[in-house]
Order: sequence, then structure tokens, then C-alpha cells
Amino acid sequence: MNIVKIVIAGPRGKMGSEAVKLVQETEGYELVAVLDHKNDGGMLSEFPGFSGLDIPVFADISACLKASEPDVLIDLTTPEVGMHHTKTALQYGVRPVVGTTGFTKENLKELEELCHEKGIGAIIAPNFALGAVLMMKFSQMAGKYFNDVEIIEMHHDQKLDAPSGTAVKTAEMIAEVRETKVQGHPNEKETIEGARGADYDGMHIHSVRLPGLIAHQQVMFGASGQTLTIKHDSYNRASFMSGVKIAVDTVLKIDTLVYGLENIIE
Ligand SMILES: NC(=O)C1=CN([C@@H]2O[C@H](COP(=O)(O)OP(=O)(O)OC[C@H]3O[C@@H](n4cnc5c(N)ncnc54)[C@H](OP(=O)(O)O)[C@@H]3O)[C@@H](O)[C@H]2O)C=CC1
Ligand SMILES: O=C(O)C1=N[C@H](C(=O)O)C[C@H](O)C1
Repeated sequence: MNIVKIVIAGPRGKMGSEAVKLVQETEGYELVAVLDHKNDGGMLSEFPGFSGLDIPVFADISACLKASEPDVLIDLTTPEVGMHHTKTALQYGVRPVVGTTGFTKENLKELEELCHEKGIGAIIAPNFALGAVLMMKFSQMAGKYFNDVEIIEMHHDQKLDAPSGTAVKTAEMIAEVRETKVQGHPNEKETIEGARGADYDGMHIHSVRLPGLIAHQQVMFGASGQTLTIKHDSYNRASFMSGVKIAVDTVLKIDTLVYGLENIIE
């Protein structure tokens, strides 16, 4: 069996630490290094929760990739850093699997071109939970028949980006099939700024942030005399890991940028 050598960026984070577990527990995967902006040198085992993991820690991505020569970089950090990591990985011939959200359309275009130039694949998945991917696909199906849509995404209060990557992706997928419509009353006025949420092609996106939440989204469709609500909840970060595994296995076989897990699951 060919061993897949993996580097994880953001290993102490909520998602990164779950990904460390996934890689450690998966036959055929080897965690060869981790990338941690606050620590350089030493071993992952020196941090709480990672006892026994003698995996080298690097602060600098180039030094990390040169020393560990991975096949795949899993990035679970922040948007600016994630973009830098993804570009650097591609430049070193390492295939990125990116869960970090907040990438712009321009970022995606640039990465698509870099994948083409280097002839290797990358996967950027705003949501790795298979239920969430289905929620997005079902919402796209519904968007063909209902053009009044409100997306309500709800997350823990430590989340940096709003709207969530999942909400943006959902709106993009619905927009591919939905007849454009400016929703609500043509003369509606916000008496408190932001009351109607963010506007994507006339659809509204509302971001809720509360302690106690993990990752949740409702997509509500309305038409005369009826509503349809499509809802997904992640109750822990383990819910994302089967999708991370699918992405790692798939990125080894592709030579383009894939944005969204819905493009690679059957
Ligand atoms: N695609 C998906 O299915 C999912 C995606 N996400 C996304 O993943 C990302 C991480 O989320 P989450 O784990 O909850 O966030 P956390 O804040 O828990 O983790 C982020 C980690 O990145 C580290 N980090 C920050 N800057 C750097 C850097 N320059 N170099 C290396 N590491 C860095 C942080 O370290 P420190 O705290 O020390 O600064 C922290 O350990 C977010 O963008 C989130 O939206 C989250 C869940 C699911
Ligand atoms: O930050 C999170 O937690 C999550 N981020 C992703 C997003 O922005 O959609 C995926 C999931 O919703 C959890």
C-alpha cells in the first residue's frame, strides 16, 4: 500500500486537532509534520492532548514542506493564512485539501490557474459534513422551483468569517438555477442596519453567533401558501472527518481545482 504523507496546518485548532486524530487513525495515512504559526521546532507531543505524537512542528510552511515532503497539505486555519498555505503547497507540488473558509472568488480563480500551471489538484470544501453537502444539493434542487429564499446559518461565537463558507456556497449553488429576484417588498426599509441580512443575488443570508452552537444551517423557501425548510446540524467536529478523508483520497487523483465536495461525491 502507498502511504499518503500528510501535513496539517492549524493542528491545535478545533478542526485541526480532529484532523490529527483522523490521520493518526487511518491506515495508509502518515502525519509527517504540522504547521503552527506560534511554535517552531519540537514535537506535537509537547502540546496538551497530543501525547505520544512525535511529529515535528514548523512555523514556516516552506521549511515544513521541504523537510517533510508530504503528498497532501490539510489546511484548517484562517482565510489569509489558508490562501498563503494553499499557494505555497501548490508551488511545492503538494496537493492541498482546504477546509478553511472565507476564500474570495479572486482567490479561487488564482488557485485554479496555479493548479493548471502545476498540473496538480486541490480541493477546497466549505463544508466537509456529508449531510451539509446534501443540504446544499437539496437546496439547489428546490431553488429551481422557489425563487424566494432566506439562508439562516448559525455558528459558535468563535467563528471569524460571516457569512459562513457554507452559506456562501449554498447561495452560489442556488443562484446557478434560481431565476434572479429581489426579494421582499420593493419599498422595504431597514430601521436598524443589517436587519435583512446580507444580500446575494437578492437572496438574504442571516448569520447567528452564539456559544453552545457548533455549525447549523436552515435554507427556507417560500411561495404562495407554503414554505419549505431544509436544515442541517453538525453537533461535533467529528461530523466533518469522513468528508476530509474523501477529499484526501480524491485530491491524489485529480489535476484541477475542485471547489465543493458536491463535485466529487457520487
Ligand atoms: N470545511 C469544513 O467543513 C469546516 C471548516 N471550518 C473552517 O476551518 C477553519 C478553522 O476552524 P476552527 O478549527 O474552528 O478554528 P480554530 O480557531 O479552532 O483553529 C484555527 C487554528 O489555526 C491556527 N492558526 C492561525 N493562524 C495560523 C497561521 N498563521 N499558521 C498556522 N496556524 C494558524 C490557530 O492557532 P492560534 O489559535 O494559536 O492562533 C488555530 O489553532 C475556519 O476557517 C473554519 O471556518 C470549520 C469547520 C468545518
Ligand atoms: O467555522 C466553523 O465552525 C465552520 N465553518 C465552515 C463554514 O464557514 O461554513 C463549515 C461549518 O459550517 C463549520
